[in-house]
Amino acid sequence: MADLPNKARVVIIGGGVIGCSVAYHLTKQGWSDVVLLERKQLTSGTTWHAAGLIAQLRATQNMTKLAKYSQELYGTLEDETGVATGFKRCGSITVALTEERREEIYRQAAMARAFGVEVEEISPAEVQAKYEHLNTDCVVGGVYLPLDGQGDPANIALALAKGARQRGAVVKERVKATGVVKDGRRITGVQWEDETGQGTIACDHVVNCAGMWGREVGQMLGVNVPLQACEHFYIVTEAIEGLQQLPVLRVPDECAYYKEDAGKMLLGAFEPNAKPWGPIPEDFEFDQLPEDFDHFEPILEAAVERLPMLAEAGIHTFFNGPESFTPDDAYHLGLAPEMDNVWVAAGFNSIGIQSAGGAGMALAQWMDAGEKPFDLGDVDISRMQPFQGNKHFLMERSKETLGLLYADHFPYLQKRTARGVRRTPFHHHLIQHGAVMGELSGWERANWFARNGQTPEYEYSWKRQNFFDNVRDEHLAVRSGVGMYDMSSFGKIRVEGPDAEAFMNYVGGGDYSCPVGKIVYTQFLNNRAGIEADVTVTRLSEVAYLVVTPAATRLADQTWMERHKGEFNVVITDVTAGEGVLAIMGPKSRDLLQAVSPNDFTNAVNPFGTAQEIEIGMGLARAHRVTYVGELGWEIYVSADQAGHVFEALHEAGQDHGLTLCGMHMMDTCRIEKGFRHFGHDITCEDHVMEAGLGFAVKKDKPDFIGREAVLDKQEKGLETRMVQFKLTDPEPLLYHNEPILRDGELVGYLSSGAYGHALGGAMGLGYVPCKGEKPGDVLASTYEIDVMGTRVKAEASLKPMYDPKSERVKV
Ligand SMILES: NCCCC(=O)O
Repeated sequence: MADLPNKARVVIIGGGVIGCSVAYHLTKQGWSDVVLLERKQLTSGTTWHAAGLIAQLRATQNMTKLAKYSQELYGTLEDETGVATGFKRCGSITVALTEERREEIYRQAAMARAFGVEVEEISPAEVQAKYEHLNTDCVVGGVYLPLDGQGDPANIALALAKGARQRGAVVKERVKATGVVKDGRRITGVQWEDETGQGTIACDHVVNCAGMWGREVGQMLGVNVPLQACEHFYIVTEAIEGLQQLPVLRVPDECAYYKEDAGKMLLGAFEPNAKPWGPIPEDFEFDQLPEDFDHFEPILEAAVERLPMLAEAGIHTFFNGPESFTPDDAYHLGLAPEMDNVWVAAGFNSIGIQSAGGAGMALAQWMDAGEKPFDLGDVDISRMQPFQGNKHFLMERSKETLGLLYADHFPYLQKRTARGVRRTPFHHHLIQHGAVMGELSGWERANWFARNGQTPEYEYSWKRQNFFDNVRDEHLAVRSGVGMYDMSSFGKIRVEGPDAEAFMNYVGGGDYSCPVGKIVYTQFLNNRAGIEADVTVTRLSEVAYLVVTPAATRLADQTWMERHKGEFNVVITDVTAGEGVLAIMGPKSRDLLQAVSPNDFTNAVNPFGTAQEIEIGMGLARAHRVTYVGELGWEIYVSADQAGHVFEALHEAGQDHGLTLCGMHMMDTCRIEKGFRHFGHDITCEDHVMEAGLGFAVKKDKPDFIGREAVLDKQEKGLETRMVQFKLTDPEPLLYHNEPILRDGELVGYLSSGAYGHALGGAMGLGYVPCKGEKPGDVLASTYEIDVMGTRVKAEASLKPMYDPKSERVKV
């Protein structure tokens, strides 16, 4: 019988680099009774054939922090464990072959500096000097990261496993997890079998690190882990003299990366049309997939031009191995929403080695403390929607996600595959009027409207895109007339029961002991008063509330409430699809509503922050007087069956009121002028609600709510950082987010969001500025610049919204 304990604090399923890293880091947290089960041999799924590139720069600050951590850990792992990891800091170069790509990588370089990553923008000549074998035809620029590196993937995993064993973990090969014992939302035991027998390990936690088996292991554990294996191709040449000192090279415009590999050259591809693969055979172990030369040939042809030495060096290995890809190209980490003790670290989209160290560290800290150590929203498994586990969806989407790694990452880039799964009740009406759709969490959303004769499609660029003027017109229509846009994708969660009021007062920072019909803008806080959710809560009755959340966080927010329900007698239900929502916004919105409804929309009956049941057209709806664009306006909630009719009634009446159909991009440009925060960018679980400038939404004298102590503490001790709104003084440059903020010439932070303020006439952003020990006004006594692609652009700064600072327009 396998030598396994009957009980462990945690059972980790999967012995690739991720499982080994989780075991390593849990033991570092002092967890000794850690068991890792690997069905075959450690690393035998994907890890063994990974390329082992170790980059530090990722798309957000925290993802960069994790990648940097991996790089630093791998630099010390050999000394700690005695296992040679092959890690070397050889640096990396990414080259641009187009002006668009140059803008992308130079913007990334500016961002890297804000995130503390050493980086140099280099000219084609400097690229050539650092990589003499490269044919620099068409190269228009490059970036060099001297501390990037590479390592031996299998040995990094084995070193992590050894480190875990040295601190008491049991790491067992050839033992398969076959089932679980469940008690409600918890798993109490993992069943296993090996060639000698079977058994059960009682446990407090389970971690799914099963890599490309993650979805199926997730099903066994009762959790949704959307990922799909795809074929990843590379070749390795015969040995070539003098490669040892070369940096890693990425030529994303040719879908290619190059690295020295034991004296040979490895060329790998991220092609735009990938090949999903499966089902995975039961006996898969250190296996590879059949060659597909036709598929790889275009990459190879370009590569031979780019690196002529490849033509001389014969190909030693043509490799095709499976790697797992997720629907949004970000990996899955964290506590699965469906269960209270099932954790996930899987779906690493071909960046498993560079991510493993940081992901293992973050997950171990999260498991140990019971709360996220910092914002992990980019990868938190709770961002996934239930439908995204659908196999057909995953097969379709993964054809695209592999190639997205090296695609141009233009602002507002939309996925082209697996679209149309979630449509609002207004979908066909919007398309009929020229809507150009984007996708979020599966929802098709009108992002902007094409004009008559204009092709309703994105033309991507880092400069003004083809919709810039469309969005400007939509924006100005909302500022001066009336606009209508579809908000149906926003999550709607009904909280009801005898304890609904008490529960809401505990889980949220606002005051929910309010009259029926009142709307409360509020946050759910964690114990550090960081913001877990940014929601609008409407009291529907004495015992029922409607919580409206961003589309992407409905599941996370509902899960947060479920997990804090305790003994409160409430039922929490997702009712998102039951109602369509049309936002009618702008100074003429009242006139338009009055034209289609007999109800009274004046301040006397329906003041700002209240909802009323209304008749509209020939139907019924609920009018919520709130705004995310900073104007007089209403959100009209209408049951799905009557939604089409209400759209038609409003649209027809709107012709006499200059109604403009608008999209989500307009919502973003308007909200940034008004300084409204965007969850996930401006406000996250690591941003204190007071520092985010949202202290006004917290009822501090409530006796008991999550985060209360941390709110009172901050009130007493003062802010260390505060949210500032910026507007570039030059109307030309554009801001997207992550651009560095310079205060009196010093780098102090970066923009958490950015968009164009069409009414104020310039690009605008929000960002945190350190202010410890300063008076509020001191922050504004400085001069500010924003680094846009290496150029410092002067910016005005404000603590109050630059647009309508006293909110007079919303309350008229
Ligand atoms: N597994 C290949 C990683 C590709 C990259 O880091 O660019």
